[in-house]
This record gives sequence, structure tokens and C-alpha cells, in this order.
Amino acid sequence: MTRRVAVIGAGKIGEALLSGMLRGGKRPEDLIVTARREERARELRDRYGVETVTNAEAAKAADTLILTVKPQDMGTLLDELGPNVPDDRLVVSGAAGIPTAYLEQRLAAGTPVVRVMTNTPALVDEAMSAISAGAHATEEHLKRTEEIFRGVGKTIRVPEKQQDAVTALSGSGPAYFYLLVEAMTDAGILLGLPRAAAHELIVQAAVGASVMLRDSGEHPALLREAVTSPAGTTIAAIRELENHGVRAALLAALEAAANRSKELAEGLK
Ligand SMILES: NC(=O)C1=CN([C@@H]2O[C@H](COP(=O)(O)OP(=O)(O)OC[C@H]3O[C@@H](n4cnc5c(N)ncnc54)[C@H](OP(=O)(O)O)[C@@H]3O)[C@@H](O)[C@H]2O)C=CC1
Ligand SMILES: O=C(O)[C@@H]1CCC=N1
Repeated sequence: MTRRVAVIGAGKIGEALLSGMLRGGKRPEDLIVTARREERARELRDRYGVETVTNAEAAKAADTLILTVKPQDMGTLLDELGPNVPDDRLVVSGAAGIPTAYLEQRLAAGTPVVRVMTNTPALVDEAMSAISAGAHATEEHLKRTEEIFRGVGKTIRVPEKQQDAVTALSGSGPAYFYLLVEAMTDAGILLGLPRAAAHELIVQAAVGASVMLRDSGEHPALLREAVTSPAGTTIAAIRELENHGVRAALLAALEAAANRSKELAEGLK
């Protein structure tokens, strides 16, 4: 029997998962989607040929429910969903900061819950998704979750207590790289390059560096040393980066992101 998967609250992450599951071979009839606004539901129906229903209907019709609403909307969603989710459903939460225990308290006793932190490269099947079991999730539930998220990239299992750090690192991570690319494009313009050329140069440098990091298995320090010639250009730039505390800034930034992830849980009703 084919399991049906429901994406509850299909925004950016939900749509990325939906499209990934379709690219991975699921049929539109195996998938159900919910949206808060009819206009959004119509958009998803037209784009993917999937059925859009209410949250309560999705809870009844699907075996696996993937919740992809914002953390701030999770309380309201669970008020609505709680009484409608049979306890044999697997509930997967993709929300930053929300502990599995919070969902378990609002669902029928014993409902299996899995927490996942993915990222937007899911849109190009290059996501990094970290998966943690809640109190009632079994190996089968973890495997079912991995199968879904492997369709859009890599997966890793982590203890739930590490999820705030994961959120700071790989969940938010793409944003830090985009910020660097933006800033380096501006630096190219400062040095007199046309914007389009500066953008193309730095994007390809980023792609090349990423592929080398992933495929060579080398430590990043070794890869950096290979670029850094004695009395050369790179070391002149690195001295400025160190003078401006780039490493310390990254340590502080990721600590702030992890703290914010913890705070999101504190704001829940
Ligand atoms: N964006 C990212 O890079 C990442 C996000 N996440 C997590 O993924 C989750 C989704 O983030 P993202 O996709 O960016 O957010 P979006 O705002 O794009 O998507 C959330 C969607 O949920 C809908 N929604 C809210 N409440 C309900 C409800 N009760 N019933 C049905 N639909 C509802 C929203 O509707 P409406 O359009 O009306 O607002 C919206 O379309 C968050 O919890 C976030 O922490 C995790 C990793 C990375
Ligand atoms: O900024 C956020 O809260 C979400 C979670 C991880 C990435 N984006």
C-alpha cells in the first residue's frame, strides 16, 4: 500500500519538499497539501497537480504529516490539528526551535514525532537535513523521514539537544554564504569590475570552493593554504579579515542564532 504524505502549511520549505518528492518519483495522488490561503492552495494545485484539503482532512487522509509552518504558527496549528490526528500517524516537524515534547503534549498520547532541520538548498536537491526522534518515534519512523528528506539532499541523525546548533549552522547557513557573496560582489565593484562580471566571478569561485570542500575530503585549512602564496595577494586579504575579527564574528553570530532557536520555544503558548 502506498503511504500518503501531507505537507501541512506549504510555504518555501513545504513547497521545496513537495517538489522534491515529486522529482523523486512520488505521484501527485500520493501527496496532500494544505495552505492557509485559498490563493496559495490554488497555486500549489495548478503547479503540482496535488490535492489541497483542510488541515483536519489531511490529518485523516495521510500516514505521514510534515508540518512546515513558522514556529510562531505552530501553537495555533496544533490547536486545530491535535484532536484530528489519529495516534498511528507519523508527525514530522520542520520548524526551528520547537521541541518534539511540545508537539507530543498537544497530540494524542503516544503519537510518533520526528524533528527535522533542513535548509533551502532542498530546492535544488542539495539540502542538509538533520533528523531527531521524539519519545515515541521508532527506527521505522526515522527511516520513513530519511527517505522523504533524502529525496532533496543529504540527511544526518542528531540527538535532539543538538538541533539548536544545527539550526544555527546548516539551517541558517545558506544565508551567511549569500551575505558573503553579496559583500564580495560589492568589493569587486569597489575594485572597478562591472556588477554582472563581479557576480559571475564570485559565484563560480563559491561553487568551485564548495565542490572541492565536499569532494576532496581535505581540511578547509589545507585548501586555504593552497591558495595562500608567500608574500602573495591572499595573505594580504586574510590579514585584514583577521584584523576585523571575522572568526570571532562567526562564533558570535552562530551563538546568537542558536540562542534565538531556543527562544522560539520559550515564546510558545
Ligand atoms: N526558510 C528556511 O531557510 C528554513 C525554514 N525552516 C523552518 O521551516 C518552517 C517554514 O519556513 P518557511 O517555509 O521559510 O516559511 P513560509 O512562511 O514560507 O511557510 C509557512 C507556510 O505555512 C502557512 N501556514 C501558517 N499557518 C498555517 C495553518 N494553520 N494552516 C496551513 N498553513 C499555514 C503559511 O501561510 P501564509 O502564506 O498565509 O503565511 C506559509 O505559507 C519554519 O518553521 C522554519 O523555522 C527550516 C529550515 C530552513
Ligand atoms: O531564520 C529562521 O528562523 C529559519 C530557520 C532556519 C533558517 N531559517
